[in-house]
Amino acid sequence: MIPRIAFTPGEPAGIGPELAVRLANSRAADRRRAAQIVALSDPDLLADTADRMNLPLNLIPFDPHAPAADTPDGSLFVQPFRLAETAVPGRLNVANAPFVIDTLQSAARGCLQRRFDALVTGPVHKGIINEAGVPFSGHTELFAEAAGAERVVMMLAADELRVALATTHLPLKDVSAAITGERLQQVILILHQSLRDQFRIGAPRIGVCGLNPHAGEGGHLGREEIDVIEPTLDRLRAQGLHLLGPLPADTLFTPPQLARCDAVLAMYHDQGLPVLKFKGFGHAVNITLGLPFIRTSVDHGTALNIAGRNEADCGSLRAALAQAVQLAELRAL
Ligand SMILES: NC(=O)c1ccc[n+]([C@@H]2O[C@H](COP(=O)([O-])OP(=O)(O)OC[C@H]3O[C@@H](n4cnc5c(N)ncnc54)[C@H](O)[C@@H]3O)[C@@H](O)[C@H]2O)c1
Ligand SMILES: N[C@H](C(=O)O)[C@H](O)COP(=O)(O)O
Repeated sequence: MIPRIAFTPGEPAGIGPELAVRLANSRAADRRRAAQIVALSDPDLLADTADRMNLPLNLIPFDPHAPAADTPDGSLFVQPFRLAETAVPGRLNVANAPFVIDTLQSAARGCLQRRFDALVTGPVHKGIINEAGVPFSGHTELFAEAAGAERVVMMLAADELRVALATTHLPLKDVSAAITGERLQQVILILHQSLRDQFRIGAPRIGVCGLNPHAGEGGHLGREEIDVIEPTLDRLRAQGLHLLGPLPADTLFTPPQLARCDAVLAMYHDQGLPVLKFKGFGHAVNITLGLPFIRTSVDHGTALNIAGRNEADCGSLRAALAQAVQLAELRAL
């Protein structure tokens, strides 16, 4: 089986177009598995970027009716979209935000309709999309909505560390109210099922962080652990899940405790992701669990400060592609 992978390079003024060109030119070095990589992008943007980088890029029109074919070195298949205005590296342009959203929506539809076996996303700029009048908090939430999924889970993985989030792109002041028993139960069940079925971990062990410092210190530093987290974990333990915690996050993220877990569930974005990125920035992968299709992504943002300088590292994109291919192959077994 040759998996068909939709690839959205993301914000056109960021490093995404350079990463696309690098990805096309790193296929041989990766000793990779076969995959048909289909970039949903503006062919002129990709060709101009390749010229600027002085790298070859052969763009092959994607034919969804033809049998899946491996991607030759120096090439990408392309499903064309048109930018509203020429992109300038490092300079956001609100006029091009609809282009970004169109590529994401089309990729999601293609996955839902099984034209693609998986989706790999490059970085988007959340701010410029909102400035264009499109409410947008992240790919994760957009794909959940496109798929009609009530709940999905963001998990980032680097080496043997996996960190999932109970809440994603939420202002910190709203986090406590969002940590409900219902949400926690849904998140933990999705995480458990994905670790078992997608990552083939027989009896997954999940370490759960508390919300408050010292996991609430017995109620003296907050009550969410006593009122919400512990009762939810007890209910799920009664169903046979292996759950550790709630432990203080600064205890759970230490080597002896991590050795007892296959994944850590953090209560909010900046409780979990700084640890993960300290360990693995540059080769970590963001995976959306609970969608009806496979979606992986890079661990970094649009890096506007280096866009156009030919300095962007494509390690995380390569890792995201490898992970998507592996998950697609496993699903096909
Ligand atoms: N996957 C995504 O779509 C994604 C992920 C994170 C952040 N973002 C968005 O990106 C925008 C900018 O975010 P930020 O500035 O906080 O983070 P960033 O990851 O864009 O940049 C942080 C630092 O890391 C560097 N960097 C990032 N990726 C790099 C790469 N591949 N190679 C070399 N250096 C790299 C940047 O130059 C910068 O110094 C925000 O709008 C944010 O929401 C998107
Ligand atoms: N939270 C992610 C990170 O910090 O890497 C990032 O914003 C991307 O999230 P989406 O895949 O939902 O856009």
